[in-house]
Parts: sequence; structure tokens; C-alpha cells
Amino acid sequence: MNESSPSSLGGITLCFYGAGSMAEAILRGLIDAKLTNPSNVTVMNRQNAERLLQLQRQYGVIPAATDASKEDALRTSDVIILGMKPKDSANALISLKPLLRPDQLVVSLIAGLTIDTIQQLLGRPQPVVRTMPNTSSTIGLGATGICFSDAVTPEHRELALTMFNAVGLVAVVDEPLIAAVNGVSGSGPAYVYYLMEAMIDAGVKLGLTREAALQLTVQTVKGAAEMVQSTGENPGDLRRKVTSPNGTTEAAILTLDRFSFQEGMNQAIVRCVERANEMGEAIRDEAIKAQQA
Ligand SMILES: NC(=O)C1=CN([C@@H]2O[C@H](COP(=O)(O)OP(=O)(O)OC[C@H]3O[C@@H](n4cnc5c(N)ncnc54)[C@H](OP(=O)(O)O)[C@@H]3O)[C@@H](O)[C@H]2O)C=CC1
Ligand SMILES: O=C(O)[C@@H]1CCC=N1
Repeated sequence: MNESSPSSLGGITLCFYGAGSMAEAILRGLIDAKLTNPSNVTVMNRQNAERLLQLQRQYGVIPAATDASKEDALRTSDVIILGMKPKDSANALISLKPLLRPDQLVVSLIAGLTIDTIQQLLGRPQPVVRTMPNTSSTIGLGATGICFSDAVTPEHRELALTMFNAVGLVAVVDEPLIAAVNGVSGSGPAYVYYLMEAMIDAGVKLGLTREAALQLTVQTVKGAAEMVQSTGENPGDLRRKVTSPNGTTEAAILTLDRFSFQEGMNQAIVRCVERANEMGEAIRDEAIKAQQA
């Protein structure tokens, strides 16, 4: 799935426009992988100056806290990474529009926001890479779906693949499938954490200490993921190997079926995709209003 790409970003400058948890996951992954020097990375947000100083202390990146330094970073950085919440993205792109040069690469992490809406808000066919990453990028185990606008050059494409390959696995998909990636892997860590919370709580109710229940659950989830990856067997076959006829696992799985586990997971992912599309439409409506104003 990973396309090959070079191992360093060289002197390419990156500006994280929005410096929250997803931005931190990626910048930390890039810096830990030594793909970039922290002095090539600027971080900015709307108002939380203490947050920028924390990122500076922790990773050595450059904070842009004043209006002048923000403008300067947005004007001069080779890559602008959009890391704000979807609801804040239209305003942020409107502010970015007068500052951008046509050759600067815009990389979006934003759920729902389409390439078309980004280009409408920027008023021109800027090179745009749309991604759907996840927070496991922090430890180099991210899973990112990625697609490209027509204006993206082969060099831009390679640069974006290098960035996201450095923080995990990358799947190049057609843009309409980014919402499906959101449903499976963008939001996916939360489903797994939710499952883990439920397993730990059940263990505690049955008398395990919270620490023991946590350790056993973590190792079980890690081991199961590793088993799928290292054996190449599909999860269904591996599940059947755990499930002895009329045994304990079968009793548990039948109970999950009684509570429509599979259907619940399917509906959750379908709803996640719908929500991504709803959020994208809300931003597109804002873009249309801004153009009419
Ligand atoms: N968290 C996740 O697991 C994933 C998130 N995403 C996407 O990543 C994006 C960010 O999510 P997340 O990191 O969780 O959000 P956070 O709330 O943690 O961070 C949002 C950041 O955006 C900043 N911001 C908001 N408006 C502006 C603006 N006008 N100019 C500059 N900075 C601004 C905020 O600054 P301040 O605090 O000063 O207001 C804050 O630093 C979202 O669009 C989300 O869809 C995608 C995949 C996974
Ligand atoms: O919950 C959200 O909207 C974001 C997008 C994917 C994960 N978190």
C-alpha cells in the first residue's frame, strides 16, 4: 500500500496552521523519525500562546504567536498544514487566501473538507493534498488516506507521501473514499479505545485490579493486531481458531451477536461517514456564503 518515497524532507519548511492534537501527532512523528529539523517547523493557532510554547519546549519547533509572525510563516513556508477543526476552516482559509503563493502546497487534515471547497475558499487551483490521518501517527503507527488535487506536481506528491509514510501507513485513494477512510481508520482508534475501556471495566467488575485488567487488555489488542499482520491470516479465521465449539469464546461471541455487535460497528462507521459528509457540506455552504458576501 505504501508508495516509496525519499527518507528526508531536506530544507522544506512546514507550517502547522492549527496546533492541536492531530498536528502534534504528525509533527512529533516527523521529528522523531528525523525527517525534518524542528527549526523548519512553525506552529500557530488562534489564541493559545501557552500551547505553542509547550510545543516549542517539547519538540524545538518555532512558535508563531503574533499576527506578524503568523503572516510571515504562512507567506513563506513551503507547506501549509491545515490542522484546525472543520468549523474553523472556512475562516482560516479566507485569512490564508491573500498570503499564499501559487506554488505553496496546502495539506489538509480536516474531516469532511473537500479539495473543491478549499480551492473555492482560496480562489484558485492551489496544489492541495487532502488527507485523513489518525492520532497513532504520534508513534509512527498512523494510518493515512491521501488524495491529490490536479495542481499537485509529482514533487509535491512525493513530498506528501514522504511526510505521511514517515508516520505510518499511507493509502492513496480517490477523494470520495476519504470519508470511508475517516470511518475506518481516522476515527478508528476511538472505537478500539472504547472496546478496551469496556474490556477493562468488565475485568474490574470480575475482581481484577484495574492495572492488571489494563495490562491484559493492552497486550491482547496489541497481540491480536500483530497476529493479523504477521501471519497474514484474515481476522475471521484467527477468531475461529480462538473459538472452540461449545467453548467459552463461542459463548462470548454469541452474546456479542445477541447485542448486534457487528451491526452496531457497521452502523457506527456508516454514521461516521455521513457525519464527515455533513461537516463537509456545512463548510461548502460557508464558502458559498463568503463568495456571495
Ligand atoms: N484528532 C483526531 O484524531 C483527528 C483529527 N483530524 C482532523 O484534524 C483537525 C484538527 O483536529 P484536532 O487536532 O483534534 O483539533 P484541536 O482542537 O486539538 O486543534 C485545533 C487547533 O486549531 C487551531 N485553530 C482554530 N482556528 C484557527 C485559526 N483560524 N487559525 C489558526 N489556528 C486555528 C486551534 O487553536 P486555539 O486552540 O488557539 O483555538 C487549535 O490549535 C480537525 O479538522 C479534524 O477533523 C483528522 C484525523 C484524526
Ligand atoms: O472526530 C473527528 O471529527 C475527527 C476526525 C477523525 C477523528 N477525529
